[in-house]
Amino acid sequence: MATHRSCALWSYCGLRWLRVMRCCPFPGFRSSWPRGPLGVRHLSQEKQATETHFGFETVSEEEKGDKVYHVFESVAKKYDVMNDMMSLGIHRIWKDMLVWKMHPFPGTQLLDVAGGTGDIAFRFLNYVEAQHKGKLKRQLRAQQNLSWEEIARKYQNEEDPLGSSRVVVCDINKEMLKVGKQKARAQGHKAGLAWVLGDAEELPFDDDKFDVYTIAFGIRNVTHINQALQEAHRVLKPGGRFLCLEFSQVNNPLVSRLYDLYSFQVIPVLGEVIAGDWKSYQYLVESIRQFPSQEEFKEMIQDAGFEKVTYESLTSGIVAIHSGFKL
Ligand SMILES: COc1cc(O)cc(C/C=C(\C)CC/C=C(\C)CC/C=C(\C)CC/C=C(\C)CC/C=C(\C)CC/C=C(\C)CC/C=C(\C)CC/C=C(\C)CC/C=C(\C)CCC=C(C)C)c1O
Ligand SMILES: C[S@@+](CC[C@H](N)C(=O)[O-])C[C@H]1O[C@@H](n2cnc3c(N)ncnc32)[C@H](O)[C@@H]1O
Repeated sequence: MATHRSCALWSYCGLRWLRVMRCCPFPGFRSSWPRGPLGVRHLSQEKQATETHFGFETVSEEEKGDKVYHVFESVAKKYDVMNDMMSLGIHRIWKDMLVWKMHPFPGTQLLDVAGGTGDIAFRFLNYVEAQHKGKLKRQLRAQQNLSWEEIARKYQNEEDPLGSSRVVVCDINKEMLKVGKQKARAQGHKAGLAWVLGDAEELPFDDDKFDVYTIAFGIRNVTHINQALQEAHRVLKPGGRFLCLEFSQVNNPLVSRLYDLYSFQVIPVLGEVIAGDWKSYQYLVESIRQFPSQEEFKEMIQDAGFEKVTYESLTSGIVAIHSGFKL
């Protein structure tokens, strides 16, 4: 009994000491210590507790996932209004350009990963619907001597205005998907759209399933970008296309100065005023600075097995669209 008590006492003292050391003012000492649930260093955890970035903060990989989840849970309701305010609507043009670049064909099966509140999916649906209508019009124009009844019947028989195109929005965050579903109802999107809760690093889909994989402003938030790229490659059909819209590296020194000023001095303030959330918007601007440059990201996409990898910088490189094919 006495032995047990003294062992417990020694363990307690050990734990206290380790906790005190965790509060040590030398940052290098603290951050290099992998911690268990009690804040105690476990040698066996050294491998598991790999560190990564959450903005400019160094955190464990596990912590990063939780923090990213919390950011988007917190901003979900104000997400769309914030994007319009912060970018003065420019994000809409960037998203349009992604879908124009995709130029989907009738029947395209799209997977939009980190699809959030559905901006890419809705653009895709509008695009394929407009394409399909245009095609029908051209067909009718080409046919001579059609009666009014025949024309009306052609329109009425159009059971699938999407020409069998479909989009699956996949996101890890329930709150973002919830807002997305409400937007879909408000915009009248019903057919051809599915919402799936899932992680970009471990997609809940079979191999070779989709024609196009998109990820817009999402990959920057993923803990293991390489793993997400490999998953993109896996779920695409041979011949399928990977398209990524993401913040990138500004290539004009003057724009770069103004951009930095705007990002660090204005964005978090807007985040606080509009969404009551300074920290999430500080994370946004910091995470942008941590993301690889156009060339570095191109290499990562190639390393995941994609071919014919190209990119296009938009707005002086504030964002870039990367494209690759699974051949
Ligand atoms: C939590 O995580 C997130 C939360 C989100 O809501 C969104 C995301 C993901 C992001 C998107 C879906 C995209 C939409 C969001 C953004 C574009 C916000 C991020 C924006 C930036 C990091 C900066 C880039 C901003 C723009 C391109 C918008 C254009 C802005 C202006 C023209 C400046 C507006 C000027 C004022 C408001 C006046 C006050 C400004 C100052 C006192 C600072 C000084 C600044 C200037 C004099 C001008 C600033 C100039 C530039 C920014 C350069 C722009 C250059 C060109 C347009 C060529 C998410 O992950
Ligand atoms: C900035 S939003 C982009 C939303 C949308 N694509 C757009 O362009 O507006 C980033 C999204 O990535 C999602 N996300 C973050 N990590 C993810 C992961 N590992 N797997 C899937 N989605 C993730 C977030 O939940 C959030 O909805």
